[in-house]
Amino acid sequence: MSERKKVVLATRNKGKVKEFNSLFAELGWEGISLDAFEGVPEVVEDGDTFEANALKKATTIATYLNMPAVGDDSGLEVDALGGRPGVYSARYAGEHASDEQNWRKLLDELRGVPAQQRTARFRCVLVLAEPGKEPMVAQGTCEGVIAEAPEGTNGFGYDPVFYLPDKGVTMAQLPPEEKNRISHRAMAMGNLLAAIKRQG
Ligand SMILES: O=c1nc[nH]c2c1ncn2[C@H]1C[C@H](O)[C@@H](COP(=O)(O)OP(=O)(O)OP(=O)(O)O)O1
Ligand SMILES: [Mg+2]
Repeated sequence: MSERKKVVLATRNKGKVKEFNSLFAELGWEGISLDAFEGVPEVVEDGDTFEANALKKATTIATYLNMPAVGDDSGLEVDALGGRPGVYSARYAGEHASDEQNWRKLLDELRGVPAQQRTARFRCVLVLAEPGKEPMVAQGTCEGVIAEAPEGTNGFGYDPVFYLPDKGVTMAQLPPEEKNRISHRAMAMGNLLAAIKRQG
């Protein structure tokens, strides 16, 4: 019987952890929560890019635990806002803002902006860091439109206000397994796997 590859999920976001557990299961990886360990250092997200922050999350945890770790830095880029909130998505409405505070602020900022100008994308950068190896970086995006009002209760973050024109629903109205087929995180995971296979 082959051992499943154990990879620490270098995130404190429970929504991400759930999604990774499904995405990892498809690869035959075993995702291990940070909660399984004590004394894990806080990672200060002071990078200017998703990649810088994802690298810092993954390498800090992989080094501390001496185990493979995946870091995820992700967020929402809104075209009418010149790409904001971007890397600041989690802190958009303030340092310890809730998901709801963040998407409410977004709806406020976009009030009066017509549908054609409400285009946006989720972006996710993933880094797999393994002790003694070069970190591997992959990214994925998912295109959508910012809704006028929230719909749905699945997922996390900005999902209730992220409308998918092709599907006619918001990300928060999709069943989790469907989000996991189309999301920026799923795309990044696929790209990470492809990079790993190329490297052999
Ligand atoms: O699939 C998603 N569906 C909805 N919203 C999402 C998604 N993916 C990222 N987002 C939003 C949530 C948060 O406002 C920001 C991520 O911030 P980000 O720093 O990467 O994550 P976090 O602080 O929640 O957890 P951690 O840094 O421990 O991984 O983008
Ligand atoms: Mg964060």
